[in-house]
Amino acid sequence: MTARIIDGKAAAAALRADVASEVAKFRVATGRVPGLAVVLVGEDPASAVYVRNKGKATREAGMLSFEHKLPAEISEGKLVDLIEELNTDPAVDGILVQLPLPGHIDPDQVLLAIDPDKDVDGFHPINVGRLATGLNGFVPCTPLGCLKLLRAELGDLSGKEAVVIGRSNIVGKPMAQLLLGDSCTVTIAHSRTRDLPEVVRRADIVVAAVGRPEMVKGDWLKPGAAVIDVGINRIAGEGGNSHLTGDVDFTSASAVAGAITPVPGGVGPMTIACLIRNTLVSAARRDSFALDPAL
Ligand SMILES: Nc1nc(=O)c2c([nH]1)NC[C@@H]1CN(c3ccc(C(=O)N[C@@H](CCC(=O)O)C(=O)O)cc3)C=[N+]21
Repeated sequence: MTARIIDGKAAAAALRADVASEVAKFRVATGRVPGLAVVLVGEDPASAVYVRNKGKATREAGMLSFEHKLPAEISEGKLVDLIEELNTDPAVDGILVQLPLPGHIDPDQVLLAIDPDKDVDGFHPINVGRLATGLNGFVPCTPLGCLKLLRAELGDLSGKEAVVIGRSNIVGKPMAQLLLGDSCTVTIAHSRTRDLPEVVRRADIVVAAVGRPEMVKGDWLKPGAAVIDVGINRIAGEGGNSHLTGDVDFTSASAVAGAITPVPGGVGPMTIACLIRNTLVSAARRDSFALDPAL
């Protein structure tokens, strides 16, 4: 058996095109353009690349991108002051503070400062609570992208056995909530889970978000399972080269799975597409503009 490759790049391009066409309608109806503010603290080169890609996607969708680059030494208080300015700025519909932050800044205090109704990352505890209780809020972009890929691949998810490997606040926990919302039977596995291969073997849907390169092997999978690989691990090679690999051993897994996301070109591009989608959703809510519910 050879798995179908889930083309996250193509799905992301399609979602971005749908967002762009809704942005054009929003603009005609309201006379304004949605805006996303991205805050980057410090000089981490990987973070700088992500922030650049987010800005590019935002502009390509016809929205405004406001980039705030702050020195690594900035105090927590000054960062919170900037967030409070963005909270009251009418041109800003979405605020994203790129993580991780430097060690002297408490990320929880920073996330709490963001207006929950501009929190397009969905990391504020209010939005975590909204997701858990089924209220309308913002859903974190990576798990939302995974859900969209799974629905496109499998259709109705109801009754499926889903195993999420990883319990982070930004991927594992919200992913489990979303799958539960689609009526899956959900297991969250983690570093203390006993006999992980046996747990994974019962899954129709596997979402790997642990940050361990190629940990999930083909012989852990139920034949035909849908495998979503959230891992982005940069592996150093010879001569200063490096390559990206996921949390799933793609070679062995693609021989057993029914469908699988590659790395790169799987979940990563969907994360950015969902970020601009959430920004448009925020703008639409703020201006009572009716969006295409399929978005
Ligand atoms: N507040 C906050 N929100 C985030 O959403 C957030 C963050 N902080 N910090 C960092 C992580 C990482 N992240 C990625 C987005 C796109 C790709 C992506 O497009 N990846 C490409 C490959 C990119 C490459 O070649 O390095 C792919 O998988 O095909 C990856 C990773 C968002 N993050």
